[in-house]
Amino acid sequence: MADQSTPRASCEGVPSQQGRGRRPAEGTKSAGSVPDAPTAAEPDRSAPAAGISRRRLLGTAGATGLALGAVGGATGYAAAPSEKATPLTSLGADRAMFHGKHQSGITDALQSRGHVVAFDLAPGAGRKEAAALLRRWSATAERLMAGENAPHDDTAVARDAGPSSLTITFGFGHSFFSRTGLQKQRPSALDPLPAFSSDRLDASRSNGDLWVQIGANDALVAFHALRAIQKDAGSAARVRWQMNGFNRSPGATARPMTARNLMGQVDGTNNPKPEDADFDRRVFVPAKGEPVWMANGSYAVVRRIRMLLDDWEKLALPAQEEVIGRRKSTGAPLSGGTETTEMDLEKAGRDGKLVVPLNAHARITRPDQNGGAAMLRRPFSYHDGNAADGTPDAGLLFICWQADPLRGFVPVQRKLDRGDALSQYIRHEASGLFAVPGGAAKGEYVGQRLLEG
Ligand SMILES: C=CC1=C(C)c2cc3[nH]c(cc4nc(cc5[nH]c(cc1n2)c(C)c5CCC(=O)O)C(CCC(=O)O)=C4C)c(C)c3C=C
Ligand SMILES: [Fe+2]
Repeated sequence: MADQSTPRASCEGVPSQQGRGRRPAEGTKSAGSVPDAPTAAEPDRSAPAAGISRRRLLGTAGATGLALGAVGGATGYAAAPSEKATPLTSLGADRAMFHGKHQSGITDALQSRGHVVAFDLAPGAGRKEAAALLRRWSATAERLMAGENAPHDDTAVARDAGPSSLTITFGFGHSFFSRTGLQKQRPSALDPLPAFSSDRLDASRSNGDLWVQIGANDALVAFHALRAIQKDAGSAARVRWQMNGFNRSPGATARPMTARNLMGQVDGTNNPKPEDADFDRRVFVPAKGEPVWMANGSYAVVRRIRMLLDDWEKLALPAQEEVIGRRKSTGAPLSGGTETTEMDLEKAGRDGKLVVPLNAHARITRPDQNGGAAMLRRPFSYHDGNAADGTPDAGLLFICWQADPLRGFVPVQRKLDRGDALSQYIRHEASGLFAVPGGAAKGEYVGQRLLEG
């Protein structure tokens, strides 16, 4: 899996953007590019005025930091008009692009903060209102991802921060199409997922007409985007469910490393890589694929998977490692080597037993054990306090991306349902399947080809 630990990971050595390209925000770095930032003589404490971009205000932020550092003052005002602002760190300046072949938030490096939220169209709202909403959402996403204010009534929550690798991704659920009279445009890939015997799904926290995934490397930037998206919904749609997640912060590890989940396992090692010959075919609907409006899009399966951590943490380390088939310390297969060494499925120990058990999670999820089925996993961990019984309400917001769920998530989950050693330590509590169209071209909004096609 790609580097998940450093801000640099957002720009280099990670799944590429398939034409999207990622680069630092323009004009965010210093007062030199922000000639008219407020000064000590004119402190700007007000919320950003309409039309003044947050990028412009970033110069103020830098200058503020410099003043505090230099004089240890309590005011936080820039020391002198001539002083240069301190540049944003690369973490704040990192920027994902809104326009591109694919939407952002699919192949980008994991961010440290995430929100996933589903909306239902309001009674009486149809295609016209949905089109207007997607237009509003796209305008907001484009601005916020560039580090600018929301188009209307900006809350100032992200003020002083750069784009921080913010991504905002939009999808359509099965029910969207009947609500908008677009049944003929509904892809068969959106047919409801089959029921699995281990499912313990809460319908009120599953599915939804519309789905938005927000990720950023700053919690305030992510929350700011969430509020803007929710406010944009206005009277057209209301929140059905919302879940909040996190990953390790960029720079927390001494070198770039694969993420860990709340069970402590290295999680993400064997994700498909963009350099794999079949990466695009596995993850994205082809440019000439069906339906036409889903060209370059992808399907997101979202599962809220509770981890039964009290039970898991009672397991001794060797038993934990046999559940997955990999070492907890390094993520290396139990058959030997390092994290990236190919797993030897045939290797037996002195006792003659397979070192990677037949029901080990990392054995039975492999594409070669599932007729080639593969998906790009891009999860967030979650922790929502404790349940009534005192156990942690914590686990994985498992989000996986594929060109077709019937050749990705479904066969693998069927296999897991039949006998995964991990299954007694987890519980699937909510589920969603969403069609995520390709990226919007300049001047277009996400989903325009569906809503105006
Ligand atoms: C249906 C798909 C999958 C679900 C649901 C799932 C849940 C889940 N997984 C872990 C932890 C790990 N998974 C690992 C590998 C792995 N898991 C899946 C699929 C699902 N996991 C796949 C396709 C793979 C890769 C298989 C391969 O090609 O080798 C690993 C090993 C490291 C890695 O490759 O990422 C861990 C660890 C948890 C905790 C979990 C539910 C909470
Ligand atoms: Fe897994």
